[in-house]
Amino acid sequence: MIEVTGLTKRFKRTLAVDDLSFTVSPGRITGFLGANGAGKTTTMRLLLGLDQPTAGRATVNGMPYRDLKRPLTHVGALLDATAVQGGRRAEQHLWWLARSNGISRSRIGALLELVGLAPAGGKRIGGFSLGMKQRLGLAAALLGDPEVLVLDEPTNGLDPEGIRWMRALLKSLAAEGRTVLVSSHLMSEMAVTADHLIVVAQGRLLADAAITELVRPGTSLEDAFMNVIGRSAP
Ligand SMILES: Nc1ncnc2c1ncn2[C@@H]1O[C@H](COP(=O)(O)OP(=O)(O)OP(=O)(O)O)[C@@H](O)[C@H]1O
Repeated sequence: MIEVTGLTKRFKRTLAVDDLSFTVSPGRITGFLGANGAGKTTTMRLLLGLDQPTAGRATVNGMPYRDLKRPLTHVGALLDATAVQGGRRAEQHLWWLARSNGISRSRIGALLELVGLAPAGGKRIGGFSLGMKQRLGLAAALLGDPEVLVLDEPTNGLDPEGIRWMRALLKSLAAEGRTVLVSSHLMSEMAVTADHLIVVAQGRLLADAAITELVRPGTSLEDAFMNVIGRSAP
């Protein structure tokens, strides 16, 4: 479970996250939607202890990320799949992460298999396509078999078959009872992936509802999104 309470982040003159409160429950996929600059990545970074909030708090299973012992065993994150050392081989990268969190090396082979990178495990990451880096990022997020997953645009760079694969994997992870928070710009993808949506604009919460509540029969998620955004416009 993820809990965000009164979360606020100001960067000089930009209020990136503005008194945001929501809960992300286990057992379903929660889509995190918002236009460019709405504050999605900043919220995820605050949740993962990568930035300090100006006010408010964000917790994973009741604890701030920084207080979690062996954090990868509680929460797996994929923020920027390209932020990996290109000189490392995929297996080395995963082993480096696993070792720092007391995770057995034996998981690495199975995870590379799961994300479709088994043949590339011994190759340098620098030669990977963006889609391959996303797959590696997902393997890293799953290393510690965490209850909570925080994924920022995980389908970026994936081809149509890769997008379908990612959707099926996220659904199976949620069905196992995990908490899955996933941001995306792709409305059509969110419409068939998410069970619940959190919509933000200018750092503020606009909607926190089941997808069936937001998208009425005969309308699209894109219509619903534009409606919610439109209602919030000054
Ligand atoms: N380190 C930073 N310093 C200054 N401003 C920042 C910083 N990080 C984010 N911002 C600003 O905060 C606002 C929210 O940005 P954020 O990246 O969280 O939005 P987003 O919803 O993830 O956008 P996108 O969908 O384009 O990735 C933007 O106005 C952005 O320019």
